[in-house]
Amino acid sequence: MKTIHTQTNSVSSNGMISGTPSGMPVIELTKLTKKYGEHIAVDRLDLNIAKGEIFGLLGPNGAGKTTTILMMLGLTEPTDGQAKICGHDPAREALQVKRKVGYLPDDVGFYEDRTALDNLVYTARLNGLPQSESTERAFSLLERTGLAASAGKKVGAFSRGMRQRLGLADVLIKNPEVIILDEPTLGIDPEGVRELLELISSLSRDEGLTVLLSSHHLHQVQQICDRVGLFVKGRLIAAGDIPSLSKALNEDGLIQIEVGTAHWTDQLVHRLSELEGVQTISRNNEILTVVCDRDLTPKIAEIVIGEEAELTYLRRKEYGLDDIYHRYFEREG
Ligand SMILES: Nc1ncnc2c1ncn2[C@@H]1O[C@H](COP(=O)(O)OP(=O)(O)OP(=O)(O)O)[C@@H](O)[C@H]1O
Repeated sequence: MKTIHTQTNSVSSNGMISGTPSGMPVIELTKLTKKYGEHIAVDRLDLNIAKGEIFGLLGPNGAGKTTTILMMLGLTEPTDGQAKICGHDPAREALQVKRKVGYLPDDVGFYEDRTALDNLVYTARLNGLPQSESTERAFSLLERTGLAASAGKKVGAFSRGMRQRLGLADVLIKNPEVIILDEPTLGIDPEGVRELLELISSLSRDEGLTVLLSSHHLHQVQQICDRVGLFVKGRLIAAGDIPSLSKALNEDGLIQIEVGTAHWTDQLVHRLSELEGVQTISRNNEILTVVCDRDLTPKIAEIVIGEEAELTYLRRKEYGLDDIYHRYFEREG
């Protein structure tokens, strides 16, 4: 995961992590709400994202991710609350927002029978860049996105991964401060995903770009996002970096310690179960999981070694994004 640079996390009494960035927010959503008739698609969403952050918006189908993005882009009006993007209200200053925000939908429309270069130059011209600068910028972005060798190829012949990289170049041509990516890795092979994520990450790192990424792919999001927000039924049920979200899940105070040895004996398991603070012990092949109400790692190690069992590993379990996602959803009922 990328180093987190500009945020503080606080856990409130209900275990919700606010994850408020300490830098000046580039994206500020305040009680943002969208109703379709009686249906509340986005419910009083409060979220700040700082300059240079990569924020992952995670949630199942119908959670309200796209509706939130559309409100941020000024493409649909909030029923209540407010969005501020780079200081502008998209509901009233859509043009100013459009200048500063690049949006990459899950499938970008290009002129299929024109080359990658032509497509980019066309977008640059639409954004008011003069011809010479448009060509120069298009070439430089093709280089940056690893497509220089395909500049003269027709986009119709591009693979899905190449199209998404060209999509990124297309979004970047107007030099945005924020980019919003909706499922950018959908349908791309693993190597392509790795390259695309690395590119997004380096753009944020090198150019201070703020990135909002909507996705279902937990592992990918975990790799590059500074913070994630878990969205369900229009509500942000938690937001923060992975360690903070993981810590908040441990609010019951229970800790899981995994112990691996090649030779488990009943005597060893019995001695561990007698340690003060151990709640349960379960065994899966060579791995024993000890659930305890305090960190018993040193004592467990001492007992295993004392019993002359060969200790292969000992680890206090941290939750990954997958566990976090499912546990938060469970908690929400
Ligand atoms: N134009 C619309 N009219 C009525 N209801 C809508 C409209 N757009 C979205 N909705 C509803 O609002 C809710 C949120 O939809 P949204 O598309 O924002 O979810 P999502 O998280 O982006 O889902 P997905 O991952 O499937 O894209 C859903 O229940 C959806 O049916």
